[in-house]
Amino acid sequence: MEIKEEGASEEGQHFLPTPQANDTGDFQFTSIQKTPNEPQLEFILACRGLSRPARDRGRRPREPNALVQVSVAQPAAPGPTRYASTEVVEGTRDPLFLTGVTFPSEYPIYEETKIKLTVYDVKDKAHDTRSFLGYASFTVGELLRSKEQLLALSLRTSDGGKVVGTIEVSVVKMGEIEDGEADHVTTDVQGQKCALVCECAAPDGGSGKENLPFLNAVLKNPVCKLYRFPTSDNKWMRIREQMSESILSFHIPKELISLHIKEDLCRNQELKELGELSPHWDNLRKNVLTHCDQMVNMYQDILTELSKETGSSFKSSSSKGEKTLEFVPINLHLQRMHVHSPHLKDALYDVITVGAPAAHFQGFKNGGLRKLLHRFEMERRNTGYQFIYYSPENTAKAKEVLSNINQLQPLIATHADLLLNSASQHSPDSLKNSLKMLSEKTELFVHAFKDQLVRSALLALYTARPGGVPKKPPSPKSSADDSCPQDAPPLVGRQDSIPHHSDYDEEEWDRVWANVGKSLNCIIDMVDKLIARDGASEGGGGSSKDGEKDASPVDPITAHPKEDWYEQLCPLICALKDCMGEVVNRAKQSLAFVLLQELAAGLPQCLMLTLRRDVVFSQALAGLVCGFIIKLHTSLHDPGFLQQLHTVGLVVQYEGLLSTYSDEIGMLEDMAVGISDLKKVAFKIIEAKSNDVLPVITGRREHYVVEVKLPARMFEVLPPPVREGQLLHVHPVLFNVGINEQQTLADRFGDVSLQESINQENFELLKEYYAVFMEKMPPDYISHFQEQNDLKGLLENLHQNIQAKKRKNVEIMWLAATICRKLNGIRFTCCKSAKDRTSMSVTLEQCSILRDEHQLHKDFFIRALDCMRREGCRIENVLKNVKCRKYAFNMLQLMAFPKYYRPPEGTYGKADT
Ligand SMILES: O=P(O)(O)O[C@H]1[C@H](O)[C@@H](O)[C@H](O)[C@H](O)[C@@H]1OP(=O)(O)O
Repeated sequence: MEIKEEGASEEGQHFLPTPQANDTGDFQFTSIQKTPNEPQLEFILACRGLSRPARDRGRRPREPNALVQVSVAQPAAPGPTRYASTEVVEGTRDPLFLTGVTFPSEYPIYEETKIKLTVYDVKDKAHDTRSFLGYASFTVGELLRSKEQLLALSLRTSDGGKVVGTIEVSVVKMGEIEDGEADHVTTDVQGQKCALVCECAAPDGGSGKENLPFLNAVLKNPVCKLYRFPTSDNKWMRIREQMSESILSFHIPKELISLHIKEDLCRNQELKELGELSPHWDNLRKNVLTHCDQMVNMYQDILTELSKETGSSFKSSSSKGEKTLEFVPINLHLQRMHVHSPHLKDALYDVITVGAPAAHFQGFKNGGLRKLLHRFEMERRNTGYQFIYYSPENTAKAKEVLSNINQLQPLIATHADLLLNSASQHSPDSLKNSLKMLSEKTELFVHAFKDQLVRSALLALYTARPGGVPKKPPSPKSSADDSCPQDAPPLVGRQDSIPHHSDYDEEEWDRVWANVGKSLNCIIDMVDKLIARDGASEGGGGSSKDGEKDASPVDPITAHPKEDWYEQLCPLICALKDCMGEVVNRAKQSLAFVLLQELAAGLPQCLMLTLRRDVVFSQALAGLVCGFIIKLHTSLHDPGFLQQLHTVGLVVQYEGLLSTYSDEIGMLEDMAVGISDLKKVAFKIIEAKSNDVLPVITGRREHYVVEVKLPARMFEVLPPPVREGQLLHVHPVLFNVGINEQQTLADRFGDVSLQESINQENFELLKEYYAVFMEKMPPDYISHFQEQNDLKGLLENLHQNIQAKKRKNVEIMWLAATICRKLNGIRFTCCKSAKDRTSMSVTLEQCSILRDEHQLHKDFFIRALDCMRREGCRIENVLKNVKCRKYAFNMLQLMAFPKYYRPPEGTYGKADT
């Protein structure tokens, strides 16, 4: 029988657990014993004595090119579902397959579950033309109960008559020592001889397995693959590849959009509360508010739409242009390789794969953020006399001061009330403590306004009021008046305080502002006096330990009647609050006016640019939070890592594969800004108080804090500064090397300067991080790193490669990734969709790691690469994105790719992306 399975025939078939597989109706089935969070069952396959395929007319008989297809039939479910497939082993009757089968812990599998193995002979790999050879089947229970958990089954023809060979199924136990166990089958595939010895070291106890349930709350729909590859000393290493989606793909964008809405509503309110403006400015404000309100409505609509996507954890590459999903990262996954090799500790290698953060809905006709922001700034500088130009730093400063005010004012009010509370309880200790807190916060408050920007903005606002003309020169500075505000001239009333034309007095602000400090000083003086007098009266009058008065006589000279502290302090606290209110009112208005100018001068582009930046940032942040949480969970037991986390922060390295040609230039420009904006993010680890472990974001556009929750038992192992809420920083770096045919065009006829400058700038950032790392990490930690890895040499090598300006210099990516791994950082790989080029790159990275760190037999490097690309997680990634198991490359594209980025025959072709 010959089954012609051209590539497209597999469309729509998938290898993931299906809901149908889960559906066992009312029957009770026997669960199999398993370690929590470990795969439930893993086995490897080999065939012996396969019959030769029927001879083609005029051709010599040949040995089979065998492939095994694995199907699963659930008890009580209608028929078998295709689950996995091995690679093709060419030209042998005794094929030994490197690709195994694994059932992740979530997969419904029972002793009664039936597994069918169908062996095909593949005549033409490129077109996947295969013919049926034979099949065998068994139940999971039979396999588990078999001697040494190994079954040797006869392969029969479809009518069940003729035996066409044997298939061996043997259970794999990752992590169990199978010392000395040897399988003397030898492979004779394309001259690769290898004695198969299954021998594994004990698993790494510190791999943080107990953290997995927690991680599973974030990671979803894992796809697992298993391989065995020979090492250079002819032993087996076992590789488990896992690819998981994350619910953070949707959760982070929702959190972020809610924050943007809050921030923008607050700003709109501040603009409304700017007070009376001259007609020119009033019209501008109306216009700005109309646009800003529309923007908020749009964010609200997007949030509503996203909120409907409950439980979603994946946005496919084909949805990248959808408006309602534009904040969601494309095709975000954790790509994990778990290596279990003889004599070495188990090792995990994680890469987050995600589509380049970019604004696909807005498009790239005019370029991406890097260019657009620069152009916008240039234009704004030249808007002429109408507007005062505030640099991006100044507008950022205005937003920061506004945000500080909004946070500090209520805090100070609370501390002031606590002070009064302590006063009414007449408790000296509590009074002192409350005063300390109040002083600290008030000092921060006063400090927040020590900025020339507030002063100049006040003047600008004054000129924008009806009839506002600055009065020159300002009156000379009066000598410092340190007396309490009660003694000073009465403070100016709130609304009337807005300076009108001729009465603008530049020093008025200094006085209003200084009044806050003076009010605080008065409170401090008063508290000191009250405590001193109280001490004196207590000392004189004597008081017993429990506060009751002694019966001893009172000294009539030193003793005061017990004062009412509340009454003494209340007016001073009211004065402080009034002064603060006055400062807040003025400062808020002036800074809101800075924002009004920024908006008015650039409408509507500035709002579109903000949207674009928000969209790109949201995609980048979702990936980062996912990477951070995974890194934290897998490294929690490493004290060195924890120290690094809070002393120097983590490097986050992005590998970009975008070309500097056509639309991808714009994507790269977006991506570069999105990644650089991640510097504004800090992480804080808090103890989870409920089952809700999803991270929470606070802050505003210029500064975000992501709170990551850990359950108590994990939280306890953190170093004290981290437990106390120290902010943890990340250091993002991006290195891009275009590899496809578009890059060939850019290299020959276009412009590669964007890629060159990104790589150069980011090299400087990486170097800075390395310097801080060397300076701050303890010498023993560094020498351990140094000896093993010679980081300095790697950095120099990276620098030389960047300087060399060679075409498609993929060495840059390998070096940057290696440095990141050695620095214990978080790795990302991105192309437009994280589907095709990314898959080539991560599989190459995985196999290179196996070769360089785990002694993968050098003759098996290409086979391992082909196995992973043909049957591994990444082809499943393609399938889930475009419903077709083909990488979207054509021959022409492949010819342009660097050699090791080309997928194996039959795995690529036209796909409707
Ligand atoms: O995952 P990508 O490499 O960005 O996918 C590309 C692919 O490289 C290219 O050959 C193909 O023509 C498509 O443009 C793919 O991008 P899609 O975003 O359309 O999947």
